[in-house]
Amino acid sequence: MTTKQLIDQIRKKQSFLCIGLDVDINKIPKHLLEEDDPIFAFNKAIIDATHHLCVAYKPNTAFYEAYGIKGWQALEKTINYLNENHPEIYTIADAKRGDIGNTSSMYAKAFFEDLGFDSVTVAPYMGKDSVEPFLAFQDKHTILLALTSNQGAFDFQTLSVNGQELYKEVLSISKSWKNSENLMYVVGATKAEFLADIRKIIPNSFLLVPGVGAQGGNLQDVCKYGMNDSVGLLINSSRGIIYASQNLDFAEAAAKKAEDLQSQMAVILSQ
Ligand SMILES: O=c1ccn([C@@H]2O[C@H](COP(=O)(O)O)[C@@H](O)[C@H]2O)c(=O)[nH]1
Repeated sequence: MTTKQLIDQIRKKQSFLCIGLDVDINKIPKHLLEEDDPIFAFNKAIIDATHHLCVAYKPNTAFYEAYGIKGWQALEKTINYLNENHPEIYTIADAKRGDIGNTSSMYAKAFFEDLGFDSVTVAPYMGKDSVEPFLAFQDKHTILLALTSNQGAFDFQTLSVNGQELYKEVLSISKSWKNSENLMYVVGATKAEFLADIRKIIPNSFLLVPGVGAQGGNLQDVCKYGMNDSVGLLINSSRGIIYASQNLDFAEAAAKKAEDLQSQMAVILSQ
């Protein structure tokens, strides 16, 4: 999906919500464990109940890799279900990859070509030649970790390098990479106070913002400092939506949580 198509969807749905599909088998309703593929059954029910309220889904691959071949098959079925039934939905493989060039090329092929995701999260730590193989894919986005939502973000990302914080170096330097128009960045919702400065460096880029919901990030603060003329934000919530209920009504409960965020987004977009 192109950036323009994503922006069109945001305007049409009045939503910049991304729902995280982080499926923990111990947290899904017990009756689903009788299904052939409980993880996919859970995702399908969540997608069916929420697709009109969000513009993106973000499965974190850890939650699938943890279940071996069955987990990977559930991931593949989930992305196929989305691409076949909801091609207007933007898809993010939250895999946090990045390696030497030829290995990164294989990661990119796996997520963009084989699985068919629109984007993948990538760690910037190994530098330009580890990221450019992802950027080479047309109409696919590489979402670079900039300032993450966790407390450990302060261990390295805010250290001073060349006179500015490391995450700012990541933002500034990555802008010069080949096909940098295919970059987006991760900034945690828990770091909303940093967004004004971040926007000075990357005014036009899209940001994937996890941390609303279970991690306590605030939607209004993120929008106040992080929104640009094209909205420029994908706000992710995973546990806060998909585990709203662990009973038979789980999908309806997830839809209610998603609707609550979407209606706040519609108000913000109308201002
Ligand atoms: O800085 C980051 C980068 C990625 N994540 C991921 O986003 C979701 C958040 O889940 P919640 O349940 O809404 O807290 C999860 O997949 C993380 O691995 C992040 O939280 N922060």
